Amino acid sequence: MELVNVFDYESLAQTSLDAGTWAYFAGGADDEITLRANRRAFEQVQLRPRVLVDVSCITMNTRVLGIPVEMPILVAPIGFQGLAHPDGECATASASTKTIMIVSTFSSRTLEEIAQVATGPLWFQLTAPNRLWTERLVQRAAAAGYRALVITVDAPRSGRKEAAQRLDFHLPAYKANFGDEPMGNGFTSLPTWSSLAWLRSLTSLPIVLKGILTAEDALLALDHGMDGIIVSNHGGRQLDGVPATLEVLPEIIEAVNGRCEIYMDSGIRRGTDVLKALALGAQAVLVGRPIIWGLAVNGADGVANVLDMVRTEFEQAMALVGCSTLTTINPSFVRRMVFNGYLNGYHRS
Ligand SMILES: Cc1cc2nc3c(=O)[nH]c(=O)nc-3n(C[C@H](O)[C@H](O)[C@H](O)COP(=O)(O)O)c2cc1C
Ligand SMILES: CCCCCCC(=O)C(=O)O
Repeated sequence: MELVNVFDYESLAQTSLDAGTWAYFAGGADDEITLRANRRAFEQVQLRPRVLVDVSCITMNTRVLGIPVEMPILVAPIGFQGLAHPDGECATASASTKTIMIVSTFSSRTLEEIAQVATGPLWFQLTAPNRLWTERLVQRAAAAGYRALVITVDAPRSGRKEAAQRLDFHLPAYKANFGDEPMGNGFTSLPTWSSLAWLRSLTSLPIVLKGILTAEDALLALDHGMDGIIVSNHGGRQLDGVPATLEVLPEIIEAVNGRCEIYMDSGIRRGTDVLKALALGAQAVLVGRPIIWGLAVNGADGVANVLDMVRTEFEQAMALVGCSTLTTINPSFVRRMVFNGYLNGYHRS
């Protein structure tokens, strides 16, 4: 069967992984309300195409924190990729040529091994058990050439994935980046607003907060000198019942008002999803689970193909909506669907 979109990869990935591993990758927290809301939000935003625009030459090259990328579609940090394919994050890094890959602290390969085979720029998603490990990992990431740090702020503890729990799935204890050192009592100093200044003092790398869902926290991120924000609900895997990211993106864009870069993830599956997120103000999006689907089905080639599918679909969406460059994408290209006669539009004509 020819694989024509990322959902085809999803179906095939499910058949190639054991049930517990699949449940871990696919699952959301609790009742999976937020997991479903992420997709529904994209379905409920419609496009407003403009016609007779010259779209013979489409370009989607851009810069993310000053780093040139060939598309505004980044690779989200996903831990334990070795569960999907023996090459794990090394395969993903070798396939992420046109864009930035964010490497999770919980990678199955060390951050150095991944950097050695990467074909594109890397950021490091940092979760450390204490200040000593924070310092070590920050130094190692900088030394290995990582270009930014991503601090995940929506996971002071892990969300409950009931499907995986029912199948008695347990994550591997061994975490490559921590070597053989015992983890002691686990995570004793998780980040708080007050520890960000200390983190900032450790490094000159840009710092991005991942998991912001409110204007209030976006403003706090600015107050704390953060360089970027990822509007994310962790793909519906942390607090169930929070809104879809597409729903909250406009309030965050409005509050931040251009003072730092804003990206979003959770539920991006189609090129039209990328277009909708950018129209509502995101500078770039991150793709999560589809990367795992590509990896599970066909290693590095699968990841490359998944990224290419989303990029090609986005290019098509730009052409059909009448945008030849990213800078021409704006809120006038989207509207919300009408419910019960009530139109809550983004576009005000
Ligand atoms: C299996 C899995 C593992 C993940 N591991 C991490 C992680 O280590 N660090 C992190 O910040 N986010 C992690 N995430 C969240 C992703 O970075 C991202 O926010 C989410 O997958 C985006 O939603 P999507 O899967 O619907 O695209 C993980 C997500 C999945 C599905
Ligand atoms: C101590 C284990 C943390 C797992 C982190 C992976 C993750 O974020 C996920 O959503 O799964």
